[in-house]
Amino acid sequence: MTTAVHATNLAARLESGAAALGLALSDTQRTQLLDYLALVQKWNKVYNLTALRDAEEMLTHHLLDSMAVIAPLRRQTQGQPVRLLDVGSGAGLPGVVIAICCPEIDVTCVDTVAKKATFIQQVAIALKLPHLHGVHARVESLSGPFDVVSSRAFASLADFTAWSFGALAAQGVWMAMKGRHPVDEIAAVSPEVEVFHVEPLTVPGLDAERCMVWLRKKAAARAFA
Ligand SMILES: C[S@@+](CC[C@H](N)C(=O)[O-])C[C@H]1O[C@@H](n2cnc3c(N)ncnc32)[C@H](O)[C@@H]1O
Repeated sequence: MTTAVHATNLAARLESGAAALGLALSDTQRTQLLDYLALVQKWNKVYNLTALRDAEEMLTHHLLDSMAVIAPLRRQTQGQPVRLLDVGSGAGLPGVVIAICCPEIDVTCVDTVAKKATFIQQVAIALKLPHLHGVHARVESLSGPFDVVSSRAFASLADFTAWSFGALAAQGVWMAMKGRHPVDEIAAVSPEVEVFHVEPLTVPGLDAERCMVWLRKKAAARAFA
């Protein structure tokens, strides 16, 4: 059960985590992030959304971990209104967190498991996020075009980019959240795809290696996209 003291701790840790990541969140966004955490906890009992059960752990391993991509993503999109597809989103990570922190980004979370897509639709209604969508499908069936295609704990870089190739706009970018710099995975991506940046990420309170791999279609592939 979430007690008042517990809720205050979570709010304080979210606040200091956001500050460490250089994110200026409004009161509404902070409330939405904590409400999202509460929804994941509540629905986890019936929907089995994540292996983590403890709210404090979810805050660090899921919320702050996903919030670590916000500043790099904003640098990439330059704050423009773009369409983002989060592939294999599960409970909505990082898709829901992006939708909360970046209201200018239209976020579609796709998952092959119907109850996970339904959960995202419920989150969009409960948290009043009209630019957040849950889609029940295999990513291979989507055509987009999306400006950014993200994933976290999803698949190898080769499979992620191959399966979502048709959904990414010709000038779009893939954003893959990874642990350690995935040298072998990078070597295995298709010749039509290029890695243009690997960015180390620091997650407040998490003593683990994290990085984000940015990829795009090579010029020849873009011409036929
Ligand atoms: C390990 S979970 C990761 C969930 C979330 N991104 C996270 O970081 O917690 C991978 C998710 O990918 C979904 N998935 C697997 N293959 C897929 C496909 N081809 N298209 C869309 N979703 C897929 C699974 O149902 C699962 O929810």
